[in-house]
Amino acid sequence: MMLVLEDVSLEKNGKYILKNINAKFDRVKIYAVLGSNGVGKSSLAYTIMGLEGYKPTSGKIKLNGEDITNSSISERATKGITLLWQEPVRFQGLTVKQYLTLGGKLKISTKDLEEVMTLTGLSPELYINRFVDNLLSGGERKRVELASILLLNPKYAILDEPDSGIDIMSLGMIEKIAHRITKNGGTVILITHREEIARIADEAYLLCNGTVFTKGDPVKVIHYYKSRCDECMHVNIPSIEEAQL
Ligand SMILES: Nc1ncnc2c1ncn2[C@@H]1O[C@H](COP(=O)(O)OP(=O)(O)OP(=O)(O)O)[C@@H](O)[C@H]1O
Repeated sequence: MMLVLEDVSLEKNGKYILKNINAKFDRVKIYAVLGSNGVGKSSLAYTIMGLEGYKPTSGKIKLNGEDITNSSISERATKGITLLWQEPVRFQGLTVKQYLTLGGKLKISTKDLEEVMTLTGLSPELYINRFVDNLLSGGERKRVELASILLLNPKYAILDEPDSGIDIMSLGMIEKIAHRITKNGGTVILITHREEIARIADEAYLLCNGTVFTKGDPVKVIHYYKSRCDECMHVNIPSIEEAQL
């Protein structure tokens, strides 16, 4: 059971956003996709999820051997791929409970619902009947989105900057969320520019200028990222030999 990217490139207006990305995401593992601003992390997430405008220009995406490169977002979602957006969407007219249970369609016990809400920092008492609308802050909506992903028990959860906009989203909380997903048989892909978050992963990919610059043990990848990428700004792209860990 795995999600594989084979030589995936994405070109926009004659510029490569992603170039020859090769990656393998095994089931029940935590991965980090690390990189500075603008290296293509979110674009990679959108490409895996199949968003409009993010169909690979070349290369293939395969899920358990099946080519899903041309599958729609909903087909991918049905197969268990989910994405936590960097900027959560605004929903009107639903309470947190209605939103998280898909209007009652998702059969979950109150205990599970409350457990997941607590895990994502939403006190059930305070939030269960609140409306998911403009009165919730960006950080609160993000927590609701995270809770909704957890309740779907995804096979692949791509979490794009799970901590952005959430000041008190502690590392411990992200770790617990990731482990709950793997405990239920899912794989987590953590998109981040924070080394502390990448440290949670079993394996890390470092992106630079739209390519996988290096991958492997998070500690080694983070070391490389810390020592070089902060100052990189993609002008001074290091040579491949330097990245040999
Ligand atoms: N739809 C698009 N059309 C044109 N350029 C795009 C598009 N999407 C992304 N880009 C460009 O691709 C590059 C990578 O963007 P992306 O958002 O994937 O980076 P990122 O690593 O997620 O950055 P950050 O950490 O700042 O969120 C940027 O230069 C961005 O402007």
